[in-house]
Amino acid sequence: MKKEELERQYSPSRWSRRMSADDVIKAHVKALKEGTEQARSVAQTLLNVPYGEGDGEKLDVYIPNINSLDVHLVVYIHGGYWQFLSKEESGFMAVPLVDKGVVVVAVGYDIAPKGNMDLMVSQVRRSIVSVIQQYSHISGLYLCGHSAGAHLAAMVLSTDWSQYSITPQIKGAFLVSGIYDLLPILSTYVNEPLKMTEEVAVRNSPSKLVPQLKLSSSSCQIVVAVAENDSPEFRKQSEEFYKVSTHDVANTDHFSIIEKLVDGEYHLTKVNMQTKPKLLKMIMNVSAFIYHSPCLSKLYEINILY
Ligand SMILES: N[C@@H](CC(=O)c1ccccc1NC=O)C(=O)O
Repeated sequence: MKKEELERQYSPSRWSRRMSADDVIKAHVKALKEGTEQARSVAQTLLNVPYGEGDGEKLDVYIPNINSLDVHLVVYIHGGYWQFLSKEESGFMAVPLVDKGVVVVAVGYDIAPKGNMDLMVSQVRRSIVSVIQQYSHISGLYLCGHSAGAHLAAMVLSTDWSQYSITPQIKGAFLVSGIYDLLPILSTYVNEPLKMTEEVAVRNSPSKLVPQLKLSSSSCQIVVAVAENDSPEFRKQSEEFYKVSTHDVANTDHFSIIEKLVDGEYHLTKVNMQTKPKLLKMIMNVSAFIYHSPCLSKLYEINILY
């Protein structure tokens, strides 16, 4: 593929059918900011909790007002091509979740040019270890990532934990519009601030780490979702990562796919919170929602235990 076409394929904003490229990014950032403000007003928060020594190694915790013995926790890893966005606008997911008694953690990491790919992957891995150490009483840990955040979440699932102090048990992961093979972006504008070499791209590509993923995350339920109006390259990234495809619904793009997922009115009201494990149910309900919804398009669902 020519460089120009490859760059178009890896420009999600140019594939939205709702608005122009510039407008869809502006609207996306606005939706994330407003959602995060709302989350901070409805939940108790612990902001800027360190999970490491570095300045950027901090996370925000959104805590439900209701007390429960059976607490589930979702870690959200934001997207933005490893060079945009931050945890400051990544608490939006907490709006419907804290309402159901679920703790939400928005992880910060050092985006490029400050951070590089190896550092970002190491940071999100360490953030998970830290969350488990601080919240040892939780009954289930779940991961959700969008875009570059889905890549980072997939790297967490593919970790050889023998080099860490603990082995996290992640019950479920929801990977939305992710990139799982970094090689195609090496020659594009996306790599300008990242400055990845081929070697760096290979060792940080979940598509090259599937054996480790199977070893480390055999009991994790993984749901991979991609927007109908993601580019063919983005859709291929999801398809090839799991080689399992289901069917098409309609009407999302790279940005609305995650914006709509946090709308509690849509799916989380249907959650039967009496059933355990709560969040696994919830993630399954979200996937059921995607499956039937006119909003989301294509869902790939696998359980790597199979
Ligand atoms: N150049 C990219 C920019 C992009 O993807 C993006 C920009 C700002 C905030 C988030 C983004 N992407 C995913 O979360 C695009 O064309 O969409």
